[in-house]
Amino acid sequence: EDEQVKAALVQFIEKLWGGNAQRNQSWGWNVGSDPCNDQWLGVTCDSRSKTVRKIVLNKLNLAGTLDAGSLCVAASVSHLSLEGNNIYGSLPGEIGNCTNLTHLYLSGNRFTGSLPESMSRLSNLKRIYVSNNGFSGQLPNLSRISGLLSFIAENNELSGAIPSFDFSNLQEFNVSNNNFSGPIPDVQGKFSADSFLGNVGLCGELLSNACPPSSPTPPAPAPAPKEKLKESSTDRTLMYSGYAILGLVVVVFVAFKVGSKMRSKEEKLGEKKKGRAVSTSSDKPSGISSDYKTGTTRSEYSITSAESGMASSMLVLLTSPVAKRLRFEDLLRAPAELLGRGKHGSLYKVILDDGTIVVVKRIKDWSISKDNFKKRMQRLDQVKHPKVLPAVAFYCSNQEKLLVYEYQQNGSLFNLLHGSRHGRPFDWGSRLNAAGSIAEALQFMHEELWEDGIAHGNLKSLNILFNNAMEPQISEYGLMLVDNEDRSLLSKTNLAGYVQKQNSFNVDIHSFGLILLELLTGKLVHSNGIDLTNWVQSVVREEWTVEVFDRVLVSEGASEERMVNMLQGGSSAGCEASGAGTSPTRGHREAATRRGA
Ligand SMILES: Nc1ncnc2c1ncn2[C@@H]1O[C@H](COP(=O)(O)OP(=O)(O)OP(=O)(O)O)[C@@H](O)[C@H]1O
Repeated sequence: EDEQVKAALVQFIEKLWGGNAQRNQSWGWNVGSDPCNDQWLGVTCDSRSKTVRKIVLNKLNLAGTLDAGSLCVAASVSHLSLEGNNIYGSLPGEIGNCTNLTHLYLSGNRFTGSLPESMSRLSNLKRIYVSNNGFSGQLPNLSRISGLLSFIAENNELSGAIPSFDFSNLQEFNVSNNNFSGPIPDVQGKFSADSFLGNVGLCGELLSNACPPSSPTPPAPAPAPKEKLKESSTDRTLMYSGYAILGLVVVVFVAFKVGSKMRSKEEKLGEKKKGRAVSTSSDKPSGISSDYKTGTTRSEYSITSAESGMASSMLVLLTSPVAKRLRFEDLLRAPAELLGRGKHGSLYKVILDDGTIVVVKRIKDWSISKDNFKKRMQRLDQVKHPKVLPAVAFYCSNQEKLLVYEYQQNGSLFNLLHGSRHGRPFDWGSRLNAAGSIAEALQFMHEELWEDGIAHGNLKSLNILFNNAMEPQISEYGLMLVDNEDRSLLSKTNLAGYVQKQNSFNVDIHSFGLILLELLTGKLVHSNGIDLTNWVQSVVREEWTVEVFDRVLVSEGASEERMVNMLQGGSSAGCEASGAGTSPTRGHREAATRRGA
């Protein structure tokens, strides 16, 4: 390399070292040697031109700043990787001078400030990884980079609208856990909601969260060409007659349509009177949300007309004091809004006539008999814990299984952890309280329902809701049998001698462990193909334990010792689940939940 480049690179590394310049002299980076011939640590050179091509300095405890001005003097650098360090400060605008850069990996540092607009000039960029930093502000217009394959930026503070990247070209994309807002651009079916979760301001079909209709701005009237102003009166007469004829055609067409609609309604009524059962579409409930939005007050669940007469008697009211006189017709009539379409069904928010707000969970594909479903719900109703949200009512027919719960307006643990961070911070004390409450409630339910073999089956932060007093409540207890995915999870973790009943309880404990890890790290359980447990384990193995904790907790001054204890609880809950073997005793299970708490 030429002298000027060497001097610039030495300056670059010294800035990265921060205060550790002396300690790192063994890396070989000094002006008296050559990066290519003397193999500076982390440097790869082009074998022909003998110029620096790659700089890879991952996980080396670099705790300084990035001097892009010096770096880019080495114009040949195409690959910069500084992941998993402690680099702080901004990514300087001079990065735009590294015009040969194709790969930029900066994830897992303490960068702040915005991503500079000059990045949009880096037209050779293929992969950008900037996740797990404190980057904020709007994104530069990276959509100008036509060959971009990856943009990974989760867990930052980035905001504003998501620019329309060339999604047809992108292979990887993740902006979850930021503060982005506005509509999700058309991802051309290539990415799922996971890539966008944790941005409360975002809306769009992917998140089952319709965007507010944008007020259409009326097109500005085109300036009238001079000749038009001089239209003759004959022209005007012709024009008005045209409009009149067109109007007449429209009126006749509408009258015809209305007439035929009324006729078909009368025919349908006639058929009904004759007692013929007519099935409504089983997809009908999705219409509820649009009814809600257009202000229509009628909504329909998919029951056959043969059942509809009996529907009221088939809605079983439980002992909850909420909506004591609820009838199935009330649910049908009330305006409803689709809150989510999950793996196990859809959830609607329904406002009843008396103003009570409930949610209706419409369970999908659960091959449980009507009788067993009824028994299960009634048994669950007998087991009450203040931190477990009871169902208000249920409905069960051959076509439908519906559960009614009271609406909890303070949202879920998932929202608190991964939603906008503008609101009240979710501090260490509140997180400990949530962890303790969940452990206590889960232990109680497991003890009470052990004989019946009813575990939660789907415990996750989305199912921990906060009531008016901001106390956590486990919701949807016992609504799911452990599904195949979870079973394979257990067999992967060497669970010998499969016993379904015990497994269901073990899956809950494993899920509880994951919630503890989520509380500690503030990170999503699955993000961009990375599993939270594996990530935590790998960071702890590298003895970087403090790196796993949510930055909010660290800056709040939460006790590191207590966080480490809880981390061990979280990991051991997962291990208890997988290592419990063929026959976990009740004591065994209690120990697991207590240790977690
Ligand atoms: N009783 C409730 N009050 C308020 N919000 C609720 C209530 N129950 C669920 N929610 C919220 O509604 C959203 C959708 O819930 P839903 O149960 O459909 O999601 P899910 O748990 O991902 O689904 P699934 O269990 O089918 O995978 C979630 O954000 C959840 O936190």
